[in-house]
Amino acid sequence: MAKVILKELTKIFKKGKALIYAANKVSLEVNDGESFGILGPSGGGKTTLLRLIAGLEVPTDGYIYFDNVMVSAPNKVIIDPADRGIAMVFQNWALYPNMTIFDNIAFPLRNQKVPKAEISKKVNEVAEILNIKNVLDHYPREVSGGQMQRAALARALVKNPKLLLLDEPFSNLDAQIRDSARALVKKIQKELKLTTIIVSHDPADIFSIAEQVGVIFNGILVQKGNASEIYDNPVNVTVSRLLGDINIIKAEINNNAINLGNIIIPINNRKIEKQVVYIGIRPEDIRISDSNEIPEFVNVGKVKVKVTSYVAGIFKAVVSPINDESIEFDVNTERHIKAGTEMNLFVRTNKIKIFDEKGNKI
Ligand SMILES: Nc1ncnc2c1ncn2[C@@H]1O[C@H](COP(=O)(O)OP(=O)(O)OP(=O)(O)O)[C@@H](O)[C@H]1O
Repeated sequence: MAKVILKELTKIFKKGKALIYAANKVSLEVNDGESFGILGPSGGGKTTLLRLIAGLEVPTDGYIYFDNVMVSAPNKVIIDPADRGIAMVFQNWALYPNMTIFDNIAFPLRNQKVPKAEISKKVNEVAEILNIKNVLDHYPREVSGGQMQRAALARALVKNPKLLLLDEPFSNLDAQIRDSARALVKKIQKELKLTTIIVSHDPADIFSIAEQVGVIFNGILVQKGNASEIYDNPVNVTVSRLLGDINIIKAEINNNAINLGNIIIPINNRKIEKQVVYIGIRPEDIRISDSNEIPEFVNVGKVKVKVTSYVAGIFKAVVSPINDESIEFDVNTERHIKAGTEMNLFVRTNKIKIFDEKGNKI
């Protein structure tokens, strides 16, 4: 397995006269056996970064090391993709339809001219790990969707890669099998202690696979850290939104509290001067209730329910402070609540994110 180090890695593409920084001085380390997730919006530079690591793109500047070996340098791919010991899985996990599952998995080994007996041994080993030994003589059309993914993963793993690179691997799967595919990849990654880098725009992919996370925008790595650290402490409003649903509301800090009409949210021990800010509250950190107390939550005042809806099995409501309808919070509720109902608003005050007027974390 390999440790991967990127040092000030830069890739500039030319589009007419414009220069596009698809990677802009990206530095990071992925430890041996670790799973690292790169989250970013479309066009953020995720695929370019993976292609640089794979040796499929030449850096404009900066360096890549696998363990202590330099594999790419400015304008140079020192070690070819085929010699890097990597396996890549892309969005489409497609198998060759006219080959059996065995032949699909054996394909990369046959390409490497591995002796027949060894191919058979390796295919059987990896099929055992992935629990598809009983379908090795089947064709892809004769196996289930889940077995197909296992076979595709087996094909990636059969070469004993030092590094597994996953590019949006779950985005083309049905919602039903997406979760099991994520769980499978995580299990294999952990069991084999396989250094893995996954890129995706979907935080669910990243959080299910990665221990460490980097967030990339316009080729710049704007934040890195462990998954829960980043979720809880995003560096700015844009990152907070990329990581999941969040209420972002303009507010004023006054007397050590966030003031939103009649809603007063204490900011605990945080010392912030009187100023205009944006606050961020995730759906799991906000509730409405008839009662006066919810454990771990603080009652911050009365709100009026404006609209309710039912989306993907969850009741939702938009609520406003009773004296200011221009302010709105999205909250999840346990049941349908009639518009116009007044209720208490509760928040987990220690989970509130506070950003300055430019949207940067305070
Ligand atoms: N070969 C290329 N020539 C010119 N520009 C490119 C090339 N490859 C990528 N780009 C540009 O570099 C930027 C980053 O692209 P990249 O594909 O790495 O982003 P991404 O985060 O993977 O996006 P997506 O999720 O949409 O695939 C984009 O602006 C893209 O248009």
